[in-house]
Amino acid sequence: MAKPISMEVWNPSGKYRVVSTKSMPGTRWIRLLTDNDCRLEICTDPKTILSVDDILALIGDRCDGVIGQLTEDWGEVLFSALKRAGGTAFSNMAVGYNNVDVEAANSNGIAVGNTPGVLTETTAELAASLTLSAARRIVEADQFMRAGLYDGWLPHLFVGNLLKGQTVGVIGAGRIGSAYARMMIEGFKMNLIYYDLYQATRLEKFVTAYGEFLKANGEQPVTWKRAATMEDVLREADVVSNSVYNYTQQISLHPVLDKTTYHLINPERLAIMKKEAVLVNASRGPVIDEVALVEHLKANPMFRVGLDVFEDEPYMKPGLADMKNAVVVPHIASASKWTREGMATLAALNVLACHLQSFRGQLISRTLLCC
Ligand SMILES: NC(=O)C1=CN([C@@H]2O[C@H](COP(=O)(O)OP(=O)(O)OC[C@H]3O[C@@H](n4cnc5c(N)ncnc54)[C@H](O)[C@@H]3O)[C@@H](O)[C@H]2O)C=CC1
Ligand SMILES: O=C(O)C(=O)CO
Repeated sequence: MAKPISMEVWNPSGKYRVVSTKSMPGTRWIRLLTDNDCRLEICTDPKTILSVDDILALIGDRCDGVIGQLTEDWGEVLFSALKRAGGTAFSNMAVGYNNVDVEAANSNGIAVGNTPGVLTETTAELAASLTLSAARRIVEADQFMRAGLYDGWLPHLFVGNLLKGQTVGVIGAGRIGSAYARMMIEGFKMNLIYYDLYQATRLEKFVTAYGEFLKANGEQPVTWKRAATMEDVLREADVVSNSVYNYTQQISLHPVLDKTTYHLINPERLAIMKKEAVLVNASRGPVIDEVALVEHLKANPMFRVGLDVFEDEPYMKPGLADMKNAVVVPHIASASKWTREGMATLAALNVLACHLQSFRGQLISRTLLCC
Protein backbone atom coordinates (compact mmCIF):
# COMPACT_ATOMS: atom_id res chain seq x y z
CA MET A 1 0.00 0.00 0.00
CA ALA A 2 1.52 3.31 -1.11
CA LYS A 3 1.92 5.97 1.57
CA PRO A 4 -0.45 8.96 1.41
CA ILE A 5 1.03 12.17 0.03
CA SER A 6 0.32 15.79 0.88
CA MET A 7 -2.61 17.55 -0.82
CA GLU A 8 -4.19 21.01 -0.94
CA VAL A 9 -7.99 20.78 -1.08
CA TRP A 10 -10.35 23.26 -2.82
CA ASN A 11 -14.15 23.14 -2.46
CA PRO A 12 -14.18 20.16 -0.05
CA SER A 13 -17.93 19.53 -0.49
CA GLY A 14 -17.77 19.30 -4.33
CA LYS A 15 -19.57 16.32 -5.91
CA TYR A 16 -16.77 15.24 -8.31
CA ARG A 17 -13.31 14.47 -6.96
CA VAL A 18 -10.64 15.75 -9.36
CA VAL A 19 -6.94 15.30 -8.61
CA SER A 20 -4.12 17.38 -10.09
CA THR A 21 -0.76 15.71 -9.66
CA LYS A 22 0.94 19.15 -9.64
CA SER A 23 0.17 22.74 -8.82
CA MET A 24 -0.27 24.63 -12.13
CA PRO A 25 0.02 28.37 -12.98
CA GLY A 26 -2.99 30.71 -12.67
CA THR A 27 -6.29 30.38 -10.86
CA ARG A 28 -8.74 30.14 -13.77
CA TRP A 29 -8.40 26.36 -13.96
CA ILE A 30 -9.12 26.10 -10.23
CA ARG A 31 -12.22 28.32 -10.53
CA LEU A 32 -13.48 26.35 -13.51
CA LEU A 33 -13.38 23.13 -11.52
CA THR A 34 -14.66 24.45 -8.19
CA ASP A 35 -17.48 26.48 -9.84
CA ASN A 36 -18.63 23.25 -11.46
CA ASP A 37 -19.07 21.19 -8.32
CA CYS A 38 -15.62 19.60 -8.23
CA ARG A 39 -13.65 18.93 -5.08
CA LEU A 40 -10.15 19.68 -6.33
CA GLU A 41 -7.15 18.06 -4.67
CA ILE A 42 -3.74 19.35 -5.73
CA CYS A 43 -0.69 17.29 -4.83
CA THR A 44 1.81 19.43 -2.88
CA ASP A 45 4.52 16.80 -2.49
CA PRO A 46 7.91 18.46 -3.22
CA LYS A 47 9.10 15.50 -5.33
CA THR A 48 9.47 16.70 -8.96
CA ILE A 49 8.57 13.44 -10.70
CA LEU A 50 5.84 11.33 -9.11
CA SER A 51 6.10 7.54 -9.38
CA VAL A 52 3.22 5.27 -10.38
CA ASP A 53 2.88 4.31 -6.69
CA ASP A 54 2.67 7.97 -5.68
CA ILE A 55 -0.12 8.53 -8.21
CA LEU A 56 -1.97 5.38 -7.12
CA ALA A 57 -2.04 6.89 -3.63
CA LEU A 58 -3.41 10.16 -5.06
CA ILE A 59 -6.18 8.38 -6.99
CA GLY A 60 -7.28 6.45 -3.88
CA ASP A 61 -10.66 4.70 -3.70
CA ARG A 62 -12.76 7.42 -5.34
CA CYS A 63 -11.67 9.76 -8.10
CA ASP A 64 -13.62 11.15 -11.07
CA GLY A 65 -10.78 12.66 -13.06
CA VAL A 66 -7.05 13.42 -13.00
CA ILE A 67 -4.88 16.15 -14.49
CA GLY A 68 -1.39 14.70 -14.92
CA GLN A 69 2.03 15.72 -16.19
CA LEU A 70 4.25 14.65 -19.08
CA THR A 71 6.84 13.27 -16.62
CA GLU A 72 4.39 10.60 -15.42
CA ASP A 73 3.90 7.11 -16.78
CA TRP A 74 0.19 6.84 -17.58
CA GLY A 75 -0.34 3.19 -18.54
CA GLU A 76 -2.52 0.22 -17.66
CA VAL A 77 -1.70 0.33 -13.92
CA LEU A 78 -2.91 3.91 -13.47
CA PHE A 79 -5.85 3.77 -15.88
CA SER A 80 -7.23 0.58 -14.33
CA ALA A 81 -6.84 2.13 -10.86
CA LEU A 82 -8.66 5.25 -12.06
CA LYS A 83 -11.46 3.09 -13.48
CA ARG A 84 -11.78 1.18 -10.18
CA ALA A 85 -12.03 4.54 -8.39
CA GLY A 86 -14.97 5.49 -10.67
CA GLY A 87 -12.93 7.82 -12.88
CA THR A 88 -13.77 8.64 -16.49
CA ALA A 89 -11.31 11.38 -17.50
CA PHE A 90 -7.60 12.07 -17.67
CA SER A 91 -5.85 15.09 -19.16
CA ASN A 92 -2.15 15.51 -19.73
CA MET A 93 -1.00 19.09 -19.12
CA ALA A 94 0.90 18.91 -22.42
CA VAL A 95 0.23 18.57 -26.12
CA GLY A 96 2.69 15.65 -26.37
CA TYR A 97 1.22 12.41 -25.05
CA ASN A 98 4.01 9.90 -25.55
CA ASN A 99 3.81 9.27 -21.76
CA VAL A 100 0.18 8.15 -22.11
CA ASP A 101 -0.96 4.71 -23.26
CA VAL A 102 -4.15 5.81 -25.02
CA GLU A 103 -5.14 2.20 -25.77
CA ALA A 104 -4.94 1.32 -22.07
CA ALA A 105 -7.08 4.37 -21.30
CA ASN A 106 -9.60 3.37 -23.99
CA SER A 107 -9.87 -0.18 -22.75
CA ASN A 108 -10.60 1.15 -19.25
CA GLY A 109 -13.20 3.61 -20.55
CA ILE A 110 -11.13 6.67 -19.61
CA ALA A 111 -11.23 9.70 -21.92
CA VAL A 112 -7.83 11.28 -22.58
CA GLY A 113 -7.18 14.95 -23.27
CA ASN A 114 -4.14 17.02 -24.18
CA THR A 115 -3.54 20.76 -24.52
CA PRO A 116 -2.78 21.68 -28.15
CA GLY A 117 -2.72 25.17 -29.64
CA VAL A 118 -2.11 27.36 -26.58
CA LEU A 119 1.57 26.46 -26.63
CA THR A 120 2.23 26.62 -30.37
CA GLU A 121 3.72 30.12 -30.61
CA THR A 122 5.51 29.99 -27.24
CA THR A 123 7.23 26.72 -28.18
CA ALA A 124 8.11 27.97 -31.67
CA GLU A 125 9.60 31.13 -30.13
CA LEU A 126 11.87 29.03 -27.90
CA ALA A 127 12.96 26.96 -30.91
CA ALA A 128 13.75 30.23 -32.71
CA SER A 129 15.69 31.43 -29.62
CA LEU A 130 17.72 28.21 -29.59
CA THR A 131 18.38 28.62 -33.30
CA LEU A 132 19.76 32.13 -32.80
CA SER A 133 21.67 31.18 -29.63
CA ALA A 134 23.35 28.25 -31.35
CA ALA A 135 23.95 30.01 -34.69
CA ARG A 136 25.41 33.13 -33.07
CA ARG A 137 27.14 31.33 -30.17
CA ILE A 138 25.37 33.49 -27.57
CA VAL A 139 25.96 31.19 -24.57
CA GLU A 140 29.66 30.66 -25.33
CA ALA A 141 30.12 34.41 -25.76
CA ASP A 142 28.24 35.16 -22.53
CA GLN A 143 30.47 32.73 -20.60
CA PHE A 144 33.57 34.29 -22.20
CA MET A 145 32.51 37.78 -21.05
CA ARG A 146 31.72 36.65 -17.51
CA ALA A 147 35.07 34.88 -17.28
CA GLY A 148 36.75 38.26 -17.92
CA LEU A 149 38.36 37.00 -21.13
CA TYR A 150 37.23 39.83 -23.44
CA ASP A 151 40.16 42.13 -24.14
CA GLY A 152 38.96 43.81 -27.33
CA TRP A 153 37.17 43.37 -30.69
CA LEU A 154 38.73 40.86 -33.06
CA PRO A 155 37.79 39.84 -36.62
CA HIS A 156 37.58 36.15 -35.67
CA LEU A 157 35.91 36.48 -32.27
CA PHE A 158 32.83 34.20 -31.99
CA VAL A 159 32.11 34.14 -35.69
CA GLY A 160 28.84 32.26 -36.23
CA ASN A 161 26.25 31.59 -38.93
CA LEU A 162 24.09 34.02 -40.92
CA LEU A 163 20.44 32.98 -41.28
CA LYS A 164 19.13 35.70 -43.63
CA GLY A 165 18.21 34.41 -47.07
CA GLN A 166 19.26 30.82 -46.39
CA THR A 167 17.24 27.62 -46.10
CA VAL A 168 15.51 26.37 -42.97
CA GLY A 169 14.71 22.66 -42.71
CA VAL A 170 11.71 21.65 -40.61
CA ILE A 171 11.06 18.03 -39.68
CA GLY A 172 7.43 17.71 -38.57
CA ALA A 173 5.51 20.67 -40.00
CA GLY A 174 2.47 20.44 -37.72
CA ARG A 175 1.24 23.30 -35.52
CA ILE A 176 4.60 24.11 -33.89
CA GLY A 177 6.81 23.23 -36.86
CA SER A 178 4.70 25.50 -39.11
CA ALA A 179 4.72 28.38 -36.60
CA TYR A 180 8.51 28.06 -36.28
CA ALA A 181 8.89 27.97 -40.08
CA ARG A 182 6.84 31.17 -40.41
CA MET A 183 8.97 32.93 -37.78
CA MET A 184 12.17 32.05 -39.63
CA ILE A 185 10.68 32.90 -43.04
CA GLU A 186 9.15 36.24 -41.99
CA GLY A 187 12.01 37.16 -39.67
CA PHE A 188 14.98 36.13 -41.77
CA LYS A 189 13.56 35.68 -45.29
CA MET A 190 14.64 32.04 -45.22
CA ASN A 191 13.57 29.49 -47.82
CA LEU A 192 11.78 26.43 -46.48
CA ILE A 193 12.32 22.74 -46.98
CA TYR A 194 10.17 20.46 -44.83
CA TYR A 195 9.52 16.81 -44.23
CA ASP A 196 6.25 15.54 -42.79
CA LEU A 197 4.06 12.53 -43.42
CA TYR A 198 1.32 14.96 -44.46
CA GLN A 199 1.31 17.99 -46.73
CA ALA A 200 1.44 21.31 -44.83
CA THR A 201 -0.90 23.06 -47.25
CA ARG A 202 -1.50 26.21 -45.20
CA LEU A 203 2.22 26.69 -44.66
CA GLU A 204 2.94 26.19 -48.37
CA LYS A 205 0.25 28.74 -49.29
CA PHE A 206 1.69 31.22 -46.80
CA VAL A 207 5.24 30.92 -48.21
CA THR A 208 3.97 31.26 -51.77
CA ALA A 209 1.97 34.41 -50.91
CA TYR A 210 4.83 35.89 -48.89
CA GLY A 211 7.25 35.17 -51.72
CA GLU A 212 4.94 37.03 -54.13
CA PHE A 213 4.71 39.95 -51.70
CA LEU A 214 8.52 40.18 -51.44
CA LYS A 215 8.90 39.98 -55.23
CA ALA A 216 6.32 42.73 -55.72
CA ASN A 217 8.44 44.87 -53.41
CA GLY A 218 11.63 44.24 -55.35
CA GLU A 219 13.03 41.74 -52.83
CA GLN A 220 14.30 38.22 -53.38
CA PRO A 221 11.23 35.94 -53.02
CA VAL A 222 11.22 33.08 -50.49
CA THR A 223 10.46 29.55 -51.68
CA TRP A 224 9.24 26.25 -50.23
CA LYS A 225 9.82 22.61 -50.98
CA ARG A 226 8.25 19.49 -49.50
CA ALA A 227 10.98 16.84 -49.26
CA ALA A 228 10.14 13.25 -50.15
CA THR A 229 12.48 11.92 -47.42
CA MET A 230 14.23 13.10 -44.27
CA GLU A 231 17.53 12.60 -46.09
CA ASP A 232 16.47 15.12 -48.73
CA VAL A 233 16.17 17.78 -46.01
CA LEU A 234 19.55 16.84 -44.56
CA ARG A 235 21.19 16.94 -48.03
CA GLU A 236 19.65 20.28 -49.01
CA ALA A 237 23.02 22.00 -48.43
CA ASP A 238 24.30 20.66 -51.75
CA VAL A 239 21.37 22.11 -53.63
CA VAL A 240 21.97 25.67 -52.50
CA SER A 241 25.71 25.72 -51.98
CA ASN A 242 26.02 28.26 -54.81
CA SER A 243 24.22 30.83 -52.67
CA VAL A 244 25.87 34.24 -52.46
CA TYR A 245 26.27 33.55 -48.76
CA ASN A 246 28.49 30.87 -47.29
CA TYR A 247 25.63 28.43 -46.80
CA THR A 248 24.91 26.93 -43.40
CA GLN A 249 22.29 24.37 -42.77
CA GLN A 250 19.57 25.03 -40.18
CA ILE A 251 17.24 22.22 -39.12
CA SER A 252 14.58 22.16 -36.43
CA LEU A 253 12.76 19.05 -35.17
CA HIS A 254 9.04 19.26 -34.35
CA PRO A 255 7.45 15.82 -34.85
CA VAL A 256 5.47 13.84 -32.30
CA LEU A 257 7.48 11.13 -30.51
CA ASP A 258 6.36 7.67 -31.56
CA LYS A 259 7.87 4.53 -33.07
CA THR A 260 8.39 6.30 -36.43
CA THR A 261 10.35 9.23 -34.96
CA TYR A 262 12.44 7.46 -32.28
CA HIS A 263 16.14 8.18 -33.11
CA LEU A 264 15.09 9.95 -36.29
CA ILE A 265 18.46 11.69 -36.01
CA ASN A 266 20.98 8.83 -35.88
CA PRO A 267 24.68 8.46 -36.79
CA GLU A 268 23.93 7.88 -40.48
CA ARG A 269 21.77 10.98 -40.74
CA LEU A 270 24.18 13.12 -38.72
CA ALA A 271 26.86 12.09 -41.22
CA ILE A 272 24.75 13.47 -44.10
CA MET A 273 24.46 16.92 -42.50
CA LYS A 274 26.89 19.74 -43.16
CA LYS A 275 29.74 20.01 -40.68
CA GLU A 276 28.66 23.59 -39.82
CA ALA A 277 24.95 22.79 -39.47
CA VAL A 278 22.71 24.06 -36.66
CA LEU A 279 20.28 21.46 -35.29
CA VAL A 280 17.48 22.37 -32.86
CA ASN A 281 15.25 20.00 -30.89
CA ALA A 282 12.22 21.25 -28.96
CA SER A 283 10.09 18.14 -29.58
CA ARG A 284 11.09 15.13 -27.48
CA GLY A 285 14.59 13.94 -26.51
CA PRO A 286 14.45 10.42 -28.00
CA VAL A 287 13.92 11.88 -31.49
CA ILE A 288 17.74 12.25 -31.42
CA ASP A 289 20.19 9.45 -30.62
CA GLU A 290 21.92 11.55 -27.97
CA VAL A 291 25.00 9.33 -27.58
CA ALA A 292 25.63 9.63 -31.33
CA LEU A 293 25.03 13.38 -31.10
CA VAL A 294 27.69 13.80 -28.40
CA GLU A 295 30.20 11.95 -30.58
CA HIS A 296 29.23 14.09 -33.57
CA LEU A 297 29.62 17.32 -31.57
CA LYS A 298 33.08 16.20 -30.42
CA ALA A 299 34.20 15.35 -33.96
CA ASN A 300 32.67 18.49 -35.52
CA PRO A 301 33.26 21.59 -33.37
CA MET A 302 31.46 23.84 -35.88
CA PHE A 303 28.30 21.71 -35.75
CA ARG A 304 25.97 23.36 -33.22
CA VAL A 305 22.85 22.23 -31.42
CA GLY A 306 20.13 23.89 -29.37
CA LEU A 307 18.35 21.38 -27.14
CA ASP A 308 15.27 21.85 -24.96
CA VAL A 309 14.66 18.12 -24.50
CA PHE A 310 16.87 15.11 -23.69
CA GLU A 311 16.74 11.40 -24.24
CA ASP A 312 16.87 10.45 -20.52
CA GLU A 313 15.26 13.56 -19.12
CA PRO A 314 16.09 15.07 -16.65
CA TYR A 315 19.60 13.70 -17.32
CA MET A 316 21.96 14.46 -20.19
CA LYS A 317 24.04 11.74 -21.83
CA PRO A 318 27.67 11.73 -20.64
CA GLY A 319 29.78 14.39 -22.32
CA LEU A 320 26.94 16.63 -23.52
CA ALA A 321 27.34 19.16 -20.69
CA ASP A 322 31.01 19.66 -21.67
CA MET A 323 30.27 20.54 -25.28
CA LYS A 324 30.67 24.25 -26.02
CA ASN A 325 28.82 23.75 -29.32
CA ALA A 326 25.62 22.74 -27.49
CA VAL A 327 23.09 25.15 -25.98
CA VAL A 328 20.99 23.26 -23.43
CA VAL A 329 17.86 24.41 -21.55
CA PRO A 330 15.59 22.39 -19.21
CA HIS A 331 12.42 21.65 -21.26
CA ILE A 332 11.10 25.21 -21.05
CA ALA A 333 9.75 25.62 -24.59
CA SER A 334 6.14 26.15 -23.45
CA ALA A 335 7.13 28.21 -20.41
CA SER A 336 5.40 31.55 -20.94
CA LYS A 337 2.86 32.68 -18.32
CA TRP A 338 0.04 32.98 -20.87
CA THR A 339 0.69 29.54 -22.29
CA ARG A 340 1.09 27.70 -19.01
CA GLU A 341 -2.15 29.24 -17.69
CA GLY A 342 -3.81 28.27 -20.97
CA MET A 343 -2.55 24.70 -20.69
CA ALA A 344 -3.91 24.44 -17.14
CA THR A 345 -7.27 25.83 -18.27
CA LEU A 346 -7.52 23.41 -21.20
CA ALA A 347 -6.58 20.49 -18.96
CA ALA A 348 -9.35 21.43 -16.50
CA LEU A 349 -11.87 21.80 -19.36
CA ASN A 350 -10.88 18.38 -20.69
CA VAL A 351 -11.68 16.77 -17.36
CA LEU A 352 -14.89 18.76 -16.93
CA ALA A 353 -16.03 17.87 -20.44
CA CYS A 354 -16.48 14.28 -19.38
CA HIS A 355 -18.70 15.14 -16.44
CA LEU A 356 -20.69 18.16 -17.46
CA GLN A 357 -23.01 18.30 -20.43
CA SER A 358 -22.49 22.07 -20.81
CA PHE A 359 -18.80 21.49 -21.61
CA ARG A 360 -19.45 18.88 -24.25
CA GLY A 361 -19.50 19.72 -27.97
CA GLN A 362 -16.71 21.74 -29.57
CA LEU A 363 -14.16 21.29 -26.79
CA ILE A 364 -14.43 17.59 -26.66
CA SER A 365 -13.63 17.20 -30.35
CA ARG A 366 -10.83 19.76 -30.25
CA THR A 367 -8.91 18.56 -27.23
CA LEU A 368 -9.82 15.01 -26.39
CA LEU A 369 -7.93 12.18 -28.02
CA CYS A 370 -10.64 9.70 -27.19
CA CYS A 371 -13.76 9.67 -25.11
N1 LIG B 1 9.67 21.14 -25.70
C1 LIG B 1 8.44 21.43 -25.30
O1 LIG B 1 8.21 22.01 -24.24
C2 LIG B 1 7.30 21.08 -26.17
C3 LIG B 1 7.37 20.00 -26.99
N2 LIG B 1 6.31 19.68 -27.78
C4 LIG B 1 6.44 18.52 -28.68
O2 LIG B 1 6.14 18.94 -30.00
C5 LIG B 1 5.33 17.96 -30.62
C6 LIG B 1 4.54 18.57 -31.76
O3 LIG B 1 3.50 19.38 -31.27
P1 LIG B 1 2.42 20.00 -32.29
O4 LIG B 1 3.13 20.73 -33.38
O5 LIG B 1 1.42 20.73 -31.49
O6 LIG B 1 1.81 18.66 -32.87
P2 LIG B 1 1.23 18.38 -34.33
O7 LIG B 1 0.51 17.08 -34.22
O8 LIG B 1 0.52 19.58 -34.85
O9 LIG B 1 2.57 18.19 -35.22
C7 LIG B 1 3.33 17.04 -35.23
C8 LIG B 1 3.73 16.75 -36.67
O10 LIG B 1 4.63 15.63 -36.69
C9 LIG B 1 4.35 14.94 -37.90
N3 LIG B 1 4.93 13.62 -37.89
C10 LIG B 1 4.47 12.49 -37.30
N4 LIG B 1 5.29 11.45 -37.57
C11 LIG B 1 6.27 11.93 -38.34
C12 LIG B 1 7.42 11.35 -38.96
N5 LIG B 1 7.69 10.04 -38.83
N6 LIG B 1 8.24 12.13 -39.68
C13 LIG B 1 7.97 13.46 -39.82
N7 LIG B 1 6.90 14.06 -39.28
C14 LIG B 1 6.07 13.31 -38.55
C15 LIG B 1 2.83 14.94 -37.96
O11 LIG B 1 2.36 14.60 -39.23
C16 LIG B 1 2.51 16.35 -37.55
O12 LIG B 1 2.42 17.23 -38.65
C17 LIG B 1 4.49 17.39 -29.47
O13 LIG B 1 4.03 16.08 -29.74
C18 LIG B 1 5.44 17.41 -28.30
O14 LIG B 1 6.12 16.18 -28.18
C19 LIG B 1 5.18 20.43 -27.77
C20 LIG B 1 5.06 21.51 -26.97
C21 LIG B 1 6.11 21.93 -26.08
O1 LIG C 1 3.22 20.19 -24.16
C1 LIG C 1 4.23 19.48 -24.30
O2 LIG C 1 4.23 18.48 -25.03
C2 LIG C 1 5.45 19.81 -23.57
O3 LIG C 1 6.49 19.27 -23.81
C3 LIG C 1 5.41 20.84 -22.51
O4 LIG C 1 4.87 21.98 -22.91
